[in-house]
Amino acid sequence: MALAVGIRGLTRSLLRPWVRVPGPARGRTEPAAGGGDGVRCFGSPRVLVEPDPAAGFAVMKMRNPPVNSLSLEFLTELLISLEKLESDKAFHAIILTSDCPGIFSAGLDLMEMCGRDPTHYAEYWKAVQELWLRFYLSHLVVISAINGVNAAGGCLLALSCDYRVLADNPKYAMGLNETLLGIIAPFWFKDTLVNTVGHRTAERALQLGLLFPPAEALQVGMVDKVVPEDQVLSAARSELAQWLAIPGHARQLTKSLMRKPTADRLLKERDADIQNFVRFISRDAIQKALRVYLEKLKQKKT
Ligand SMILES: CCCCCC/C=C\CC(=O)SCCNC(=O)CCNC(=O)[C@H](O)C(C)(C)COP(=O)(O)OP(=O)(O)OC[C@H]1O[C@@H](n2cnc3c(N)ncnc32)[C@H](O)[C@@H]1OP(=O)(O)O
Repeated sequence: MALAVGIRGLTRSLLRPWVRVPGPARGRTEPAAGGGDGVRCFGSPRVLVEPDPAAGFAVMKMRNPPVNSLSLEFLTELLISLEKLESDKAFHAIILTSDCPGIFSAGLDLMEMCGRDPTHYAEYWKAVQELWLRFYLSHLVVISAINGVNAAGGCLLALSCDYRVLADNPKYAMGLNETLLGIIAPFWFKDTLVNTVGHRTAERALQLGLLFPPAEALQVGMVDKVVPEDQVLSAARSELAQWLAIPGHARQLTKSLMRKPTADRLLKERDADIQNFVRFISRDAIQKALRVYLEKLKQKKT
């Protein structure tokens, strides 16, 4: 099994860096996220980046319609955008949000985990690990402006940020609901949740596959702030000011001190974790459970 698939190699083969942004943003200058003028948006087909270098941050908008499911291509594009911002000294922070109305992210792409071969599962899981590691340990301040429902892998992405603002809409529930699909959140999903909400809340939430509506998400500490829907981005921007006022090296080293032990657990067992995923997801019973779940999603429309 090819476990050595490098995300960087994958990245190069999938995309030439900074392809022009398709759709509404293509080729025109938009107001930058922080209100500055004349700064060109960049990105890739599924990730739109609105930079405000003068203010030191960029808004990263996920746009993989209909539900921002984390496909291999989308994961790769998110990683490229993060890498680009991290390597530019003008940027100290990112606000991560969604461009898909009502959806932050439906989590991992079930089509990547259904009916594929072990090599694909290994490649996909390595990309999922990479996304978590890179966001969780990023030296940038990362704030998520959660403007929609946010399940499983999407919730993990938000939990990897430094601060979470959630739009106050009862439909915008978030959580690690893996057990509802008959699958199990891996130890590093669990650790990330425990680090955010504490052991007891995480234990109950994980076993029951709970998706918390905004008031409850705030109450258990899954998010830091709940604001009216039209204020999610401005609230994230206001919060950013406090984070950016702290000397960068002190904040970064403190972040690393807090998070490295959790990340190191995965780094030490990365290949074993991939093999475990491949074995688990390849089981007939798991494949059947995922197909049934997908079918239910489709049937709810009829
Ligand atoms: C040892 C290791 C074990 C494995 C560990 C795996 C860890 C993490 C797992 C995950 O992240 S699994 C994904 C979990 N996600 C969910 O349960 C959310 C599922 N989706 C929904 O509940 C709804 O789609 C929504 C997000 C609430 C949006 O509802 P809406 O009514 O707006 O849209 P839908 O009609 O339901 O969906 C549109 C379209 O998208 C397809 N789709 C939805 N979610 C996914 C997904 N996660 N992956 C792939 N495709 C998805 C859905 O089937 C519809 O398709 P079509 O019918 O239009 O073809």
